[in-house]
Amino acid sequence: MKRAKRNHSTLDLTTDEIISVRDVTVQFGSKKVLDGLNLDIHRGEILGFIGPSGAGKSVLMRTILGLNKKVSGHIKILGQDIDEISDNEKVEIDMRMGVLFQHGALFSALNVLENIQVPMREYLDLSPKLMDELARLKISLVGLEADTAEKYPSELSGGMIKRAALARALALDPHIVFLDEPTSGLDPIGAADFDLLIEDLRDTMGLTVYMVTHDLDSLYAVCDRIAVLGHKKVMVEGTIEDMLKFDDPWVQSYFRGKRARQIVPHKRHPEPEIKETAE
Ligand SMILES: Nc1ncnc2c1ncn2[C@@H]1O[C@H](COP(=O)(O)OP(=O)(O)OP(=O)(O)O)[C@@H](O)[C@H]1O
Repeated sequence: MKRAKRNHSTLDLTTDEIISVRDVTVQFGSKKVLDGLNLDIHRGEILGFIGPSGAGKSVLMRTILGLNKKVSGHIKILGQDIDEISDNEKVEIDMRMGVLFQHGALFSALNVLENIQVPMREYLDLSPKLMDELARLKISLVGLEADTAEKYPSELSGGMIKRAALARALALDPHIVFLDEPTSGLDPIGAADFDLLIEDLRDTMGLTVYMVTHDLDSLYAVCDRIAVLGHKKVMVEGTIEDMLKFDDPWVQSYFRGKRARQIVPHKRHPEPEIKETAE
């Protein structure tokens, strides 16, 4: 079991800058995926992270989580440079970050209750009764019926799997959650409900949310800020209005393309349409 000695913490739990990525380069063999990338994630925001397929969105997320090595640059989480922290601080940082991987990634041999308890068993020393109570609280927090606790992943719908995986990501009451395409595979109503759940959790728990997404509806519905990955860097960040003004073929195609026109309110498109470009 990994346990942090919380009384020696040097993390800045009140900082506004939850994550700061500076000049980060990531390379696999001779292939550079990220090159001098900068990004800040602020407390309490829902950041939508977008970019063309294969641009490196998951690589950046995995690098922040410490699952990929970077060639150079610095990443600070809660004020601490992740290359300069002790093992104890590393455990503490891991506990502050919840992750929802793209396909839910629940353990198929464990029921929902047991899945949610995996991080609790790994990081906390709690009685089985308390773990059961906490896991059931998380199940209710993400809007699942109480009897979902005893169900196995194969018995759940896609939307329920996402919610159960979110409950597991929230098991340790993290400061930030990373969501990798949370609405992919959900029908439009399920996706909209999931967006609302994320917003609700941010408002009630003060969560910071880093959401990798392709879903324009999510960007409009819940994201406070958008960052676009392109040319191995964050090429633009800001509001939807900032995106609409940004002169890049992919960004323009994404925000003003056919799909965008179906969901974007007319008043958000004061300028004339521009010709679409291939993604
Ligand atoms: N462990 C790895 N080893 C080698 N190459 C990798 C590794 N992980 C990612 N890549 C490469 O890095 C590039 C970026 O991949 P990544 O999965 O981050 O893209 P993405 O922007 O998340 O794409 P998508 O939107 O399709 O999920 C791809 O070319 C991928 O093949």
